[in-house]
Amino acid sequence: MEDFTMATKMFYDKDIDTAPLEGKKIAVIGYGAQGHAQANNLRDSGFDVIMGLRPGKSFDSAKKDGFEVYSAAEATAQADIIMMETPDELQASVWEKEVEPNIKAGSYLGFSHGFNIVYGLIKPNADINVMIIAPKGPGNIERRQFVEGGGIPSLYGVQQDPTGDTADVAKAYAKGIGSGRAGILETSFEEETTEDLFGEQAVLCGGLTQLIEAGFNTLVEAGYSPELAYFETSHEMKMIVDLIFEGGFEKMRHDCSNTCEYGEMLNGPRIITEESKQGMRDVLKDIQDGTYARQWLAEYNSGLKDLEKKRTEYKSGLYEQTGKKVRAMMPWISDADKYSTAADTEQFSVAK
Ligand SMILES: NC(=O)C1=CN([C@@H]2O[C@H](COP(=O)(O)OP(=O)(O)OC[C@H]3O[C@@H](n4cnc5c(N)ncnc54)[C@H](OP(=O)(O)O)[C@@H]3O)[C@@H](O)[C@H]2O)C=CC1
Ligand SMILES: CC[C@](O)(C(C)=O)C(=O)O
Repeated sequence: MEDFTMATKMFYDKDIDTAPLEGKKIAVIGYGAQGHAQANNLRDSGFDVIMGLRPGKSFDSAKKDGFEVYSAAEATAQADIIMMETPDELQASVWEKEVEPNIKAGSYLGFSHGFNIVYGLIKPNADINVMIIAPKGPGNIERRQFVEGGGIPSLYGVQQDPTGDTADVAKAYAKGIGSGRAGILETSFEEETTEDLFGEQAVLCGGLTQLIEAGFNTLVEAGYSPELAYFETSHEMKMIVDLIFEGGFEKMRHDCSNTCEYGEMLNGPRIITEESKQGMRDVLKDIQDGTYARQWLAEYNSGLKDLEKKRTEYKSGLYEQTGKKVRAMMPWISDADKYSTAADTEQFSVAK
């Protein structure tokens, strides 16, 4: 076999000492997708975790899960490591009002995405260590895989290092959330922010949903039933992606028919054309030069009207409605996984 050496050094559990986290109190600010997964994984790994939350749903749920819960200000004042797990668009205000006035010199301020540092919305004092630990996957899967004995990869990086040991703390934290079981690699805030925004917009979420919906609509507009179109373009997508996840394109191609393999190689490039690739390059440029960050902050500051309109349009569209109907008939997917709101559970659940 050809000698293949990875360009980037990967760290695994065996390479990382968790001593830099021992004796330190970790305040996780936010108990949503990432805060919930990270706080629970760290606690199960034996670390001292407290929560910083505002009164409401997350506050109640963290209390129910047995955490000591404080306001973000109180948690910051007690902690050595403060992990910012509120939504990106709220972090600057939480920082300004609660974290910055209470953070001690020499503390470690952590992020799971570099948006606020890279675009200059949060500017910590030079006496604060600033690090990123960016899990490469959704929080609920991060927690699920950890409980099952697995883990999802993480990137780590350092922006400010007045105490000289921030990289060791960041790697130990990444191990604590389970990423040493899958791979931990070094990055910078700038690199993480760019590749993460690009991945979610061009490929993982933006590219994928457009691909699925365009395929669904093509079949429906040609007279095929929405249920058939949903199974073909969406339900089966998970199985194909699972094969790629486990064994690459090679396994997917091995497990699919030769008829499929010839057709996908012949006709796939008719779908992702030079024009689509130019679209990807344009998206990347908008992220790199700050255009997307300005668009997102303007949208947030004007009350999220455009986002809410798009959410409503997608939710009421034929694709989503068809998916909800057919998934309702699959009792082996739990209601908690199938429905994101109580209203949907009421409307679609057949298990009531
Ligand atoms: N979603 C994911 O899996 C991934 C996210 N990231 C990054 O992780 C970070 C967190 O995102 P995500 O987990 O999606 O966020 P969520 O929207 O899922 O959760 C946000 C949490 O912050 C809490 N919160 C909001 N405002 C405050 C406040 N003023 N004080 C205290 N807590 C507050 C919310 O509580 P409440 O119930 O009160 O609203 C909620 O618990 C972001 O930087 C994101 O880019 C990185 C990788 C993957
Ligand atoms: C793919 C979306 C993501 O980047 C993620 C789950 O990793 C996010 O920001 O939510």
